[in-house]
Amino acid sequence: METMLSVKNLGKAFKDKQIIKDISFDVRKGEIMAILGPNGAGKSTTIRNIMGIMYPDAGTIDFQNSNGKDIPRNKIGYLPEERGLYKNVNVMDILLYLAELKDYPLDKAKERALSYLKKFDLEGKDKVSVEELSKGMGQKVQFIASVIHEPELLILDEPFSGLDPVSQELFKQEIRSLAEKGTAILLSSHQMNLVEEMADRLFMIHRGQKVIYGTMDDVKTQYANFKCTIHGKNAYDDLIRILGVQRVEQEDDKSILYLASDIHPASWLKQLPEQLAIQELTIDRISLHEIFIDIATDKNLLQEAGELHA
Ligand SMILES: Nc1ncnc2c1ncn2[C@@H]1O[C@H](COP(=O)(O)OP(=O)(O)OP(=O)(O)O)[C@@H](O)[C@H]1O
Repeated sequence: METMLSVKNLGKAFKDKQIIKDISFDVRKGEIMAILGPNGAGKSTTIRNIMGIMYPDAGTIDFQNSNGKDIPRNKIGYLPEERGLYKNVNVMDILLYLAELKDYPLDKAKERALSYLKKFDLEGKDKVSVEELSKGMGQKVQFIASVIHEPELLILDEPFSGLDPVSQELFKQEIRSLAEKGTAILLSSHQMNLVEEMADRLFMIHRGQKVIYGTMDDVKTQYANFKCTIHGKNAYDDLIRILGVQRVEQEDDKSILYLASDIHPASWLKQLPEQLAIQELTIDRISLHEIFIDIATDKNLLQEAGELHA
């Protein structure tokens, strides 16, 4: 797949504090690439360096497709983490103004703006002043502003924050559909369930450095070990002694057994002690949410994690 953005060995310090170090990834045509990490990990700093809002101390950023052709700046869309539009201007005027800054034809921009407002349940709001919008409505308008000019590369910093579940779903579908039409999308998010559902690849950053980089499938296969949830009254000591169990969490009569990475569920089930109390038993892979918490709390340790087949 054609590369649209290539970040190599990016480094940035504020005063003496190294904020990001040796960050490298690319974003390809038609894919959703998610950048994840705990608060303060360095996601926005990475995005701001890409957008030229601040200059990196090290590394290179290329907006170039694989044929060496530069992607013009007016073909990039950006939704910053800081929300805010000019207050005393009406919605359509601001959208057309921003489209014009990108050299996008105004008649087409107007058509797209009306169609997006309708899609986002904001029909009739084109003539309303921005200050009259609720926070979520404002965010929808800002999202429209980032895509009105049909960008080839779209960078979304926390697009879902502050949105209700219905609006999150609308954004999710729209982002997915833009990727299907060929837009290269880089997004940062804390909503692991959404990322898990929509991202093709992900880059996880912790304390300014890469901990995971790969396709969602690879990440799951490599990091999402199985867990077995048992409903029934069982003693912790009996569970932790079972072969392949790395960690046990208990709450009332429910126990979650976290299994080692080399465990094959079918053979593991066969060797369970007969005296176990089992009302219900399920086996699943741990979710991206759990992988994220493990990393953020240093429970499981992926510091040695290398690059997957990105
Ligand atoms: N202009 C600045 N001057 C000094 N330190 C900064 C500046 N901007 C960010 N930092 C620091 O850089 C680190 C990374 O911040 P950044 O905003 O990139 O994190 P983030 O991963 O986007 O976090 P969040 O999920 O909370 O938005 C933090 O420790 C932050 O305090």
